[in-house]
Order: sequence, then structure tokens, then C-alpha cells
Amino acid sequence: MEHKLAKIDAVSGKTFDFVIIGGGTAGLVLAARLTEDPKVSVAVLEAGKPHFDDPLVLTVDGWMRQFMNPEYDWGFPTVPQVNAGNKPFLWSRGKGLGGSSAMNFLLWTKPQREDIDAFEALGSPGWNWERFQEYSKKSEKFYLRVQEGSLKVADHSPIPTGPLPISFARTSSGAEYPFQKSLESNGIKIVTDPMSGETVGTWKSVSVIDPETNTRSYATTGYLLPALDRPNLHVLTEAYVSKIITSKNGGEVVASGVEFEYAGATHRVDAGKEVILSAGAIKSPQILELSGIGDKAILEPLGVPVQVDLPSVGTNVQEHLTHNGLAFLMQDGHNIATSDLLRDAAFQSKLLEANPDLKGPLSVALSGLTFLPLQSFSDRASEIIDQLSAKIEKEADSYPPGLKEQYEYQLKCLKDEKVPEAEIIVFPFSFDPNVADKPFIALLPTLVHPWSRGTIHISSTDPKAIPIIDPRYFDVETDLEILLDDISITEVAPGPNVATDDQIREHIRQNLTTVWHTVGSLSMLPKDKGGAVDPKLKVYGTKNIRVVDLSVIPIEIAVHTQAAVYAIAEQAADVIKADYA
Ligand SMILES: Cc1cc2nc3c(=O)[nH]c(=O)nc-3n(C[C@H](O)[C@H](O)[C@H](O)COP(=O)(O)OP(=O)(O)OC[C@H]3O[C@@H](n4cnc5c(N)ncnc54)[C@H](O)[C@@H]3O)c2cc1C
Repeated sequence: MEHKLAKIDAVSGKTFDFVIIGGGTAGLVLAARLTEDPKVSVAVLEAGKPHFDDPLVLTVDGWMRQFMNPEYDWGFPTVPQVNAGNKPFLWSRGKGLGGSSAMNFLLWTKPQREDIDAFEALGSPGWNWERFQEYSKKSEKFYLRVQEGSLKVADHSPIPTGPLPISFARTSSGAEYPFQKSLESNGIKIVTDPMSGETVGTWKSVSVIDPETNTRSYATTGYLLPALDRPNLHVLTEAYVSKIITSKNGGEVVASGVEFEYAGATHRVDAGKEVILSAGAIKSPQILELSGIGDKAILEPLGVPVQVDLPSVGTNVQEHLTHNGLAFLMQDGHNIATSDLLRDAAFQSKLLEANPDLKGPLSVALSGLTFLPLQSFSDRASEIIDQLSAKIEKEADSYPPGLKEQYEYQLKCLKDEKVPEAEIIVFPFSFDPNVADKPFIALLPTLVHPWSRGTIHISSTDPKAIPIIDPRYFDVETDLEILLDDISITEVAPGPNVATDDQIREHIRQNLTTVWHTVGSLSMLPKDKGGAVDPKLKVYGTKNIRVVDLSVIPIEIAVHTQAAVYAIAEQAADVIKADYA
């Protein structure tokens, strides 16, 4: 397959209609959709390797071996978090074709309706739940034969036939269903169609797994490979973009091409129509700032010539946070399978005996998810809401542009018992080598609509330098309080000496993990409300630079983010096509 990728001579010094920076989730969707028209030429520059037919990518739990491996994982450190143990956090991101769709946990989850309607409500017409569903269905090819217990996903009719095979994982851990039944007996409903925009309750998620091969389906298999024979598509890997080359025309900045490094030398490729940034929520703002588009207060001291003074670049950063301190050793005799156990040959043959139709490599997938509104897990929901209302009223004048409107929308959702504020994930994996042969299950209480806002900015003109990533965890204390109450629903103490609220707060601060869902760093919002891109995803002040990736989401969505990225890229492809029709 690699012979179908572009060689450097076919890209360097050449001109293409569209140059896409980043061959990740969004970048490959766009590349495939734009080249459906044979008259349109596209070059994709991807910093990582192709990873075609790679078991670390294709095997359902292969992601475990990608973590912190620099060939697959960018492994960005944040700055130490003063409210979370004063430690840096590691933000893994997929490096190579497929981007993070090649290393994620394969969950395919659709947002709560209000999460997507927020885009329109905050000033971006045409971005709402109905459009989202329309575009999301373009990606999906469902195989919903396998069901477990009473859980099912209601048929999507007509069954979409997009490029991504999606199915129930053949091997769940076995812990999900009992956990859901116990929640049900405590009044939490089992959701049978969590993809309808109503996510509150407990459910079994589908995954991007091709049931014919039991392997990962992702942006490479679904979008790139079927398009790779097109003569108008040129994909260059190991091409590290350092900046967008621009000039000024009247009041507007015009991108003429992109500078990149390949095999130690600097090259340039020209864009006849547009440069599209799809480098993900961490690298896209970095590349814009390196190109002189950002806050002049950050660019000027570094000696970066300012092309567009756009202070919103790299701000409004939001990230899901989970408490990873609730792990349980499973007792024998309950048929609980974790990924560690599945590597045991004796266990594997027992499983295959019981399930002779299991295909492909055996591995456990995540599937047990629960989404809860504040009122269902917090006795002090009204108190938290009142405190937040008072805080917003008191502090609004000091907020950066647009934050008041975001908070008002978030507050409306917080009051609405149809909208989730927390998630609990059943996690059948252990990263601890000391427990490799024992079945451990962790429950991960997760904050899904953070109030804290962080930043991602360059601190150097070196394109290889890691930007300063500061999510400012728990800058708004309500985030910690919501997580505290979310933990209480599990009715287990996180440790032997962790009983009082203050002890649990400290335990949370010391045992946090990112969920790798960063949004907002180039938010789609009106310019005077903190936006970096407009509803056509164009960077303000530029004629022909768009951003198409997770960074454009202005308020964090509650669920896992990949389905949203695919849908945003599908919609963006139509917006771009319409602009040149
Ligand atoms: C560990 C992990 C687990 C996750 N689990 C799930 C899950 O189970 N379900 C779910 O829905 N979501 C999950 N997600 C989130 C989801 O995968 C991402 O939100 C989504 O894939 C992001 O898509 P993107 O296009 O914004 O960025 P990416 O897919 O990350 O693409 C960015 C691309 O740009 C390239 N790039 C960056 N800088 C440069 C440069 N300078 N030059 C050239 N190329 C560059 C990168 O290498 C990458 O290929 C997970 C993410 C991670 C990291």
C-alpha cells in the first residue's frame, strides 16, 4: 500500500488546489471527500508514518502498545497543574495516518443534542443537532447483530452505509452488564438508543470495529484507502509542517502555501485555493501562531511577524477529566475478562470453545458507559447551580469576550435533567504490570462539561518545540465538586484512608487522568465572542485558511469525541465544495 503514497518530488515545489495539514481523523475525511471531484487536486502532509496493516493499530486493544511510543504517540506534556498535585499530565495523541482515530479506544458515541445545538446558539448558523446527525450518518455502516442481555441500539433506519464499519465488540469484559443492572436497580435507566441525541442513562456503546475481521475501522481504512488510487490525491507522510506561508492583500491575509520539513530538508508546497489545518486541537493553534496568526502579545516578544492579530487563538481550551483511583480486583468465578487475561493462551482457548464464531485477534473493548445529570448524583445540585449563577453575575465583567455567553449556555444545561454532567466508564484494562495476570476493572468517574478554561500557546519559534499546554484543571472549583459527587454514586471509598470529602478531594487531585478530548483551542464563534474561525471554518482575517478538526468545538461535548470530528469534517467538505461550486 505504501507505494501508493506520494514521493517528495511529486509534492515539493508543486501546486495543489487544497493543501491539508495533518492526515488524521478530519484530514483524511476531507481529503477523500474533496477528491471525489477528479478536477480537484489535494495534497495531505502528515508528520507521522503510514502504519498500514499495523497490528498495533488494527488490533482492538493495540492502542495499549502505542502509548508513549514516539512512533505512534505525540505524548504532549502539559505544564504542571497547580490544582492537581502540581504535576504535568501526559496528553497522548495519534501520530501517523489516521491520527488519533488510529490510537483511540474505538468507542463510537454521539453527543447529547444540546451539545451540538450549542454551536448554533452561540452564533454559528447551520451547525445544529439535525445537521450533525445527517453528516454523522455519512460515516456509519452499522452491523448491529450482536446484542447482550437486554441492551441494544435501536435500528437506525434506513441503515446507513458509510465507510466506517461499526459494531458491538465481540468481547466485552462481562463487568458492564452487572454494573448497568445495579445502576438500573438504583433508578438509572438503561438507554437502548444512545445515538439519538439523548444520552442520559446507562448503555452499551458500539465501537468502530469491523465485525468481519474484528479489527479497528478508522479514518485510514474507511476514507483514505478507498481513495488512494485517485490521481488527484497526493499523501506525503513524515512531512512535518512548520508554518503556513502568507502574504497580505488589502486587509486580508492570503495563504499561498505551506513550509514543511522532510528528511531533514525544508520544502514548500503551494495551495491554489486553500490551506486547511487539520493537525488536531494542540498542533493546529501552534501552527497558526508560528505562521503569525494569533495574539500579538504572544507573537511579538518571540519575534514572529504578526500577520493577523487574533487573540482567541489557543484560548478557550477545555478537556474531559477522569478520576482513575477506583480499580477493583475481580473475584474468581465471575467470568470477567480483562485485556490482560485475554493474552493468556489457556483463557483464550476456553473462550473460543464457548464462542466458536469469534473471529480475528481476541481483545477486550470498552463498552460500558453511563451519563448522568447533576441532579441524579449530587444532593447539592441546587446549591452548585445557585453558586455558579452568582459567580457568573459577579465576575462577568472580567471574563474574556464570549465566555459569559458560554457559561450561560452551560448553566442552562446544568439545570436541565436531560443533559449529562458526568460519565462513569467501566474500564477493563490495567496499565500496571504488577497486576497483569489478574482481572482488574476500574470505574472512571468523569467530568464531561468542564467550567475551567485553559490555553495552548507557543513559547518558541522552533516548530518542533512542544507548545505550552495549560488546561488549568480545577481553575473553576465547581469542576472538582462535580467530580467529588460523581464518585459518591459508586458508593465505594477510593482508598482505606479516604473517607471525608476533603480526603476524597485530595485523592481526586492526586489521581486524575485526561480523557484526550481537548476542544476549543480554535473555537468556532463570532469574532467578538472569542472566535478563531467563522461558521465556514475560515480563520478570521484570512481569505483562504480553514480549520477542520476538534479544535473548532466551542463548548466541550459530553461524549467521546471521534464521531463529532468525522461529522464536522463531513459537513466542512460540503461547505468547501459549495464555496467553489
Ligand atoms: C488515547 C486516545 C483515546 C481516545 N479514545 C476515544 C474513543 O474511544 N472514542 C472517541 O470517540 N474518541 C476517542 N478519542 C478522541 C478522538 O480519537 C479524537 O478526538 C479525534 O480522533 C481527533 O481528530 P482530529 O482530526 O482533531 O485530530 P487527529 O486525529 O489527532 O489528527 C491530527 C493529525 O495531524 C498530524 N499533525 C500534527 N502536527 C503536524 C504537523 N506539524 N505536520 C504534519 N502533520 C501534523 C498528526 O500526526 C495527526 O495525524 C481518543 C483519543 C486518544 C488520543
